[in-house]
Amino acid sequence: MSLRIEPTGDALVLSIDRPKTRNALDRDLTRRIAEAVRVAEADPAVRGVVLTATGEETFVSGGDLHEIGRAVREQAGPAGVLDMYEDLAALESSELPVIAAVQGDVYGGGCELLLLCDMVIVEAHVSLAFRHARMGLSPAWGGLTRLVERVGPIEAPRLLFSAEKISAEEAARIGLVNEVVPRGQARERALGRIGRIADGARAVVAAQKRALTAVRKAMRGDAIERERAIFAEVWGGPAHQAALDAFFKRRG
Ligand SMILES: CCCC(=O)SCCNC(=O)CCNC(=O)[C@H](O)C(C)(C)COP(=O)(O)OP(=O)(O)OC[C@H]1O[C@@H](n2cnc3c(N)ncnc32)[C@H](O)[C@@H]1OP(=O)(O)O
Repeated sequence: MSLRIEPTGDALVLSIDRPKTRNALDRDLTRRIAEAVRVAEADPAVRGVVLTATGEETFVSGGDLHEIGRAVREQAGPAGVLDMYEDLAALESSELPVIAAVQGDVYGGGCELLLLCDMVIVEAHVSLAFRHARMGLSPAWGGLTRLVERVGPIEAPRLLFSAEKISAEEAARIGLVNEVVPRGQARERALGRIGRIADGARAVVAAQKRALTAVRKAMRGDAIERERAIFAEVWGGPAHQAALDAFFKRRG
């Protein structure tokens, strides 16, 4: 099972659990995430979702490079990866607050996943890297647009073009994450925040989430569609092919 689902206090805790791929996101996993969010919404006792992962080293290693490599080899085009966004977007559009509790390093599409959450709590040892450029890609799941929203037009190009790793502390300084907590404490902190949210009315938080969604939609215009068209443009190109070859060659 790639996603563990565990009701805890006022929250539904979703833990990504694909240790053999360092918690890479594949289509089955994104479907499970969307389905779990729907289950949480249908249960009046649930007041928020905590998204976390198992293991201490990696939160999410990005899109599943085995699945991506197969699609490139079979010349299937980028539709499979792009379609995963339909599922992942459930995190942002949900009427429940979603908090990411990040216990390990985050790569590529994993950073895009964080940006779909309402709040992000990271442990102090964690690093984050928008690895897309190193993989010959650009974000596919709205991560470029949301990165500009969160950190602004000065920092976004730096993170995207260089694919550099940044520390948890730097991520908080530039507004990419809300809070840095000591190792092992992200999940508890996220649950604490959901508990505090649960002191108020579910309907009011839901209304605020609807308002946030409307504001973002108005501000974004067609930015996400344009971002995804750029992803399709670079998909399967020479840089993408070379990065996949290098990844698989390293592993024999
Ligand atoms: C729109 C989506 C765009 C994207 O997300 S593109 C992907 C961006 N992500 C990356 O470039 C990260 C690729 N992975 C790595 O750099 C390293 O594996 C990583 C995460 C630092 C972990 O390093 P290590 O602890 O040394 O482990 P390792 O490299 O030996 O990997 C262990 C096993 O995990 C697998 N793995 C790691 N990242 C994966 C991925 N993204 N998709 C699918 N499988 C992945 C890797 O193949 C290996 O398994 P195996 O030994 O080959 O069976």
